[in-house]
Amino acid sequence: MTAQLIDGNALSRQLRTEVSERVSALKAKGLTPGLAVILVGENPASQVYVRNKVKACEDTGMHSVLEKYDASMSEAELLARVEALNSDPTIHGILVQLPLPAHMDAQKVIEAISPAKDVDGFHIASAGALMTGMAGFWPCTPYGCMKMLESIGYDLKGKHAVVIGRSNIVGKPMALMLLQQNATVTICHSATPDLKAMTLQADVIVAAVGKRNVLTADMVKPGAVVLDVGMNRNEAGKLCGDVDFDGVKEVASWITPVPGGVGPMTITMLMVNTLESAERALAV
Ligand SMILES: Nc1nc2c(c(=O)[nH]1)N[C@@H](CN(C=O)c1ccc(C(=O)N[C@@H](CCC(=O)O)C(=O)O)cc1)CN2
Repeated sequence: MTAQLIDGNALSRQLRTEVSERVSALKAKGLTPGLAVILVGENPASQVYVRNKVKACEDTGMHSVLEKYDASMSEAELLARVEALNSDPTIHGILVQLPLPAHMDAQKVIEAISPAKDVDGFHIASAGALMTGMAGFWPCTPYGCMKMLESIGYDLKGKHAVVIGRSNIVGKPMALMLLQQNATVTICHSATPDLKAMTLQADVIVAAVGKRNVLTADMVKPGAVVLDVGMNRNEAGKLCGDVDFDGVKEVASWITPVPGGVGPMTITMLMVNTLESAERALAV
């Protein structure tokens, strides 16, 4: 069996067209959704990601502000910028690009963002809303994974999903989203004694570790769906995920590529969250 690709670029194009239409409808009512993106420091990957976020705003008709600061910026200065954006009525979403320089406490900065504008879904209030099934913003990467499963008509009810990785921004929220759709969920991590024994039981595997070849063909049950959240470089400097794509695609039924899989969906779901924040602002 050769797996079918879940194409994150194609799905993103489709979803961004829908976002553009809803943005036009909001503009007709006098409201332009606005996103503020804050980048501190010179991390080359982060520079690409923030540029792509601003471009996605342009493409969907949203207003965006990109604030770039030197890595020497103090945490207090950053908190002051977040506070100013919290009370800016033209801004409906605020995101602080991660990672932040080591002298800053990233969670403290995230907690300074108003939950109503937390379009990254990283605030503790957003995490609580996800856990309890209340309205809030879902973190964009796992939200994108859920949209990818939806796009192939995959019914999670009664399925076993294995999430490899337990980060606050991907692994844990991913597990909660899968659980909300009635999957049986196992979270695996660096202290899991026998990862292969777990993944071989899985109908759906989400690899979100940040390490190449964490998942190889011998670890996958035939027909499983494999979502690769990893973003790594191989010895040749080529972008690759956490999954041994060439091997696993011969066993899985569906698989996401890297690049062109979950990555673009992260930015698409940011657009969706920003739009929804603006729609909520109009509703109150
Ligand atoms: N504030 C945030 N910081 C970070 C997040 C986040 O969601 N919010 N996630 C990651 C980085 N990230 C978004 O910011 C991100 C990573 C990768 C991609 C992407 O489109 N990747 C492409 C390849 C891009 C390339 O060529 O380098 C792909 O997979 O096709 C988008 C967003 C950490 N920080």
